[in-house]
Amino acid sequence: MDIQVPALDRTLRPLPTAPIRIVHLGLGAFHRSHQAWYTQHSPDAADWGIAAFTGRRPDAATALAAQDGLYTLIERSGNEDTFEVIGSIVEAVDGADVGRLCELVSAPATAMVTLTITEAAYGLASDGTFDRSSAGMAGDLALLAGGTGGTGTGGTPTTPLGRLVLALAARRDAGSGPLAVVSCDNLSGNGEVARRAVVGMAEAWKPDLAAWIGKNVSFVSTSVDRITPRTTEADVAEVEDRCGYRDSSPVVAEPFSDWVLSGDFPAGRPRWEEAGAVVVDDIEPYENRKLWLLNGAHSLLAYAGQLRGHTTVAEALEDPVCREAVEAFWDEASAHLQGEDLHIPEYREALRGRFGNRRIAHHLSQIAADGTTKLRMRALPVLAAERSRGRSGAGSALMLAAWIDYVGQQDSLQDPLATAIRKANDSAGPAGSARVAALLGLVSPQLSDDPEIVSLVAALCGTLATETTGRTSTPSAPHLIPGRNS
Ligand SMILES: NC(=O)c1ccc[n+]([C@@H]2O[C@H](COP(=O)([O-])OP(=O)(O)OC[C@H]3O[C@@H](n4cnc5c(N)ncnc54)[C@H](O)[C@@H]3O)[C@@H](O)[C@H]2O)c1
Ligand SMILES: O=P(O)(O)OC[C@@H](O)[C@@H](O)[C@H](O)[C@H](O)CO
Repeated sequence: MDIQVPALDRTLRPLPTAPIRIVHLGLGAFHRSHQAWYTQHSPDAADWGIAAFTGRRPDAATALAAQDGLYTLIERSGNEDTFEVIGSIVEAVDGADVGRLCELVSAPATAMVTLTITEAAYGLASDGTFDRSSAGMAGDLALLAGGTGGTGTGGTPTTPLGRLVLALAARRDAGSGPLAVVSCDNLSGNGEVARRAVVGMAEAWKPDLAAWIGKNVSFVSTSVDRITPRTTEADVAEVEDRCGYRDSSPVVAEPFSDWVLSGDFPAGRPRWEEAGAVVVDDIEPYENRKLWLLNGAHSLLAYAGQLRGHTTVAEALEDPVCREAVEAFWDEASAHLQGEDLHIPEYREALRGRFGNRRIAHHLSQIAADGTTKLRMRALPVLAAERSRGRSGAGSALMLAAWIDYVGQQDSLQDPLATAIRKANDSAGPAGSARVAALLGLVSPQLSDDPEIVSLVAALCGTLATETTGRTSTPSAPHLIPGRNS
């Protein structure tokens, strides 16, 4: 006989419903394991409710709204799971409801807008500037120019940036004063990137709005860290079994968590530092450590690992070829991470343990998405730094070579430049350096304009491939990492 378990909501778990003071764009897994967790664990949590908007689809908002915003955080270590109900999201909204977004952003009580909208959503050109002519941005600018504002009828923008700019216009019109925009995406200088994107959109639409944003909106930079894979059906079943209630939307994360912030909050913020966040003046060293060592290694494993037949980060790390490639990349990156309080050897050791957690099924295919944007921040800075010291940068170049081999094998790709990748793949033949140069140019002209880099990457292409028998080949170490720190 089936035993009916109750559904999770605020009747079953009467957590306080805090007043909305934070608006979030990008209601995905990571926001729920990270910023919502820090907010719940702040001593003033009762004053800080979050209204979170989805990006592309309403599904996550519909599911969460049915649970009054509550969900279970499954903290998954190497040997056990623990469970906590998070209640800081008090309203979950379909991102297409731009009218509600404008209403909330223009409310005087709202102190900040936080973002986890993915790297690709910031409209970055290959030189790191904001590209207002990219498809999404140009479309939204046309909608803003001809639109009807936040009424929900035709003309409302479809990208998170376009929606945010419209909502900021509503805040200005309401006279509700300054607020902070806090990017929590894995981008270097994410505050500055967000500023360029928001001001760039506003300038192209209404220059006076851009001027208002310049005076009233603070763009906070953050370095965010907590490995958060996609939730599976097995996770949903586990919560029902272990917690005795039904939760359609649990989220899984590792026990480790880190949040470094730098910038002003003119309308206030929760006391996140009392929940473990760190506020600094100079975020760059922390950001580089995280983006290069963690995310760089993730991207390397994503491409190298899949080429070698692996599915998850932990599986790939057990392959000596992948492991050695990661260590070689880390050696290169570490040479450019200075500062005693960065504790690089300890950080690397901790990463080996975090990546090796086999109970976290972090899929390489998820990490592999949007490669052109991510490699620009994960491979390029280390490669450039190595070459400026007269070394080859082969450890970072291997990440680019693995990406090139990977995109050559894929029928469909998630990348803002997917069409251009397909063209570069098709037009220039599979193995030649012309194809390598064309693909590198999509990551950055800085790479394709340097013939030495093109030949280095071309020479590394193919070195990680798996034999067609399904068994992995084991290239020798010198073959894998020519010129390592030489
Ligand atoms: N998952 C992690 O471990 C992790 C850790 C640190 C930082 N992050 C950052 O958070 C971001 C989101 O990660 P997640 O795990 O929550 O992903 P997710 O897929 O669970 O959620 C992403 C959210 O953003 C929306 N979105 C995605 N692309 C968009 C686009 N181009 N335009 C508009 N909306 C878009 C989605 O609809 C969804 O609401 C990452 O891209 C990364 O920058 C993630
Ligand atoms: O989330 P993305 O797509 O930026 O990158 C994939 C992973 O590298 C990333 O999610 C890490 O797991 C995360 O940054 C750990 O804090």
